[in-house]
Amino acid sequence: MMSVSMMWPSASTATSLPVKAIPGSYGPPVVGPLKDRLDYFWFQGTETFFRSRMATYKSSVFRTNMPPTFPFFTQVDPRVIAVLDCSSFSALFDISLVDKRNVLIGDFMPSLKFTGGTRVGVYLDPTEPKHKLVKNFCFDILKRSSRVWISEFLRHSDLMLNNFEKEIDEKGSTSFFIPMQKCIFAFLCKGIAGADPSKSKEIEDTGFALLDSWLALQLLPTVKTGAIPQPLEELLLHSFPYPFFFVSGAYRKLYEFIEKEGQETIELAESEYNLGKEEAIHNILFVLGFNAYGGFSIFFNSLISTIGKDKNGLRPRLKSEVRRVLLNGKRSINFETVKEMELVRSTVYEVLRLNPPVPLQYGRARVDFELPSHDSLFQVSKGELLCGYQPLAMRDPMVFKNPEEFVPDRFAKDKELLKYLFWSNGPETSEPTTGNKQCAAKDHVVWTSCMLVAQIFNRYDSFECDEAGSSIVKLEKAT
Ligand code: HEM
Repeated sequence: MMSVSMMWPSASTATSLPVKAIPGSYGPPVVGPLKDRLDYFWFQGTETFFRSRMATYKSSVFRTNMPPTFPFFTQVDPRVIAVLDCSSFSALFDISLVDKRNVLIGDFMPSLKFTGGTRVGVYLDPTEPKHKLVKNFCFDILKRSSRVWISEFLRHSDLMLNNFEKEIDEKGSTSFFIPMQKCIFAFLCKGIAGADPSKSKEIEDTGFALLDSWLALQLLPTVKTGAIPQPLEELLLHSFPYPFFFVSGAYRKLYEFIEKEGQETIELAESEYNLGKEEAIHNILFVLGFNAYGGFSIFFNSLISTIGKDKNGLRPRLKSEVRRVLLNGKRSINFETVKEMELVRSTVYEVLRLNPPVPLQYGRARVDFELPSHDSLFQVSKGELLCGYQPLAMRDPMVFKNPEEFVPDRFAKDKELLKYLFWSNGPETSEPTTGNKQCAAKDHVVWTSCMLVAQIFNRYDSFECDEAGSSIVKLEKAT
């Protein structure tokens, strides 16, 4: 029996907490998982699903089922222990307690065909020797590409903003999601794979959409799309895994593009990290397409719309900080200059807190252990699957004051809170290593997001989104 060494409550106080049975139930076979699935996607929606059970059981730790389930996911065990406060959530970062093998999106794992038969790094546990090779390869890519990363980001975000201006001039507003995805795809191809998308007209024009379809097919059983009426979504999108076959052509095109244009990066993987050519390309594509492109697509969307919709005077404050640090255009935007922008950085952290781009994290108990929430200890047995829902853990009222409120300077005022910011699958104060599963690009994500904010306020005196947060309605050039 082991006990979690936690930051909250401290290890010494945790041992004095009462040990309780984990509340909640999985219900009868088939019916219980199906009911929970329908609640999750349809009758309640994700947030109410977790909140209502937390209220019913008066506990931030409880048992429930998670989709996908019945009828064609017979190999998937939907039973999990939900962990929804900062304390119990932290157990997911303790690799001595949880095994991260194949649990990226729960007990369900998309077919290996989506990655050419390779179990890519994100599905590997740190105890597997290959995890170390792949993660070090990723660190190396990021280190080598840091200058290109910045220049490519600035070049493509400039192009994107030019297009926004044109469209607003012509139509009065511009919906930004697709152009933003194109920008993210283009700069990541160079930044991660060293591959120039402009070398292939087809990839340049449609590469981002090829990735979208490949991502969607893997994730469909676990996410609500809202694209079709819910009864149909339950029948057609959540009842069976989609075969790779539908996107094999798209994936092949991306594979061939990386094989041809990303040769230097592939050679690095082969010579320094002992990876075979094929597994190198599948790993590069996964990091590029799933981790980086997927993560930024979600996060930049939240960032632009949150700032663009703000009604509490945030934008003028951001603008004045950006202009002050950049000495009104005499200094350029890069990782060093954005590090000096406290409010920009705190705003990025706060948007990450309220909208963690990867909302669910899983880990399978390696051993029996006692899991502490703020007020109790729970006995977890080896083999049970913990499921952390970040949006609730990041609004833990025992840690964050006014947890539901968007407070842009929250982290500038209280830097201690950074140890409870978990978007990267670890505290913001920890570093990703080969011994943990924290996002390899933790700092790159924060600095790149700060660069986006700096770009906007360096270029524009005024910037505004519509109420829905999906379109930009105002961009007035800096005078
Ligand atoms: C906004 C963008 C991003 C977000 C929100 C994000 C988030 C995450 C999260 C939550 C995990 C842990 C997944 C789990 O095991 O449960 C993760 C892992 C990982 N991320 Fe990121 N990520 C982002 C961008 C990137 C980028 C740009 C790269 C690389 C260039 C990257 C590389 C990785 C890798 C390699 C792992 C696996 C770490 C391991 O196996 O130890 N991520 N990321």
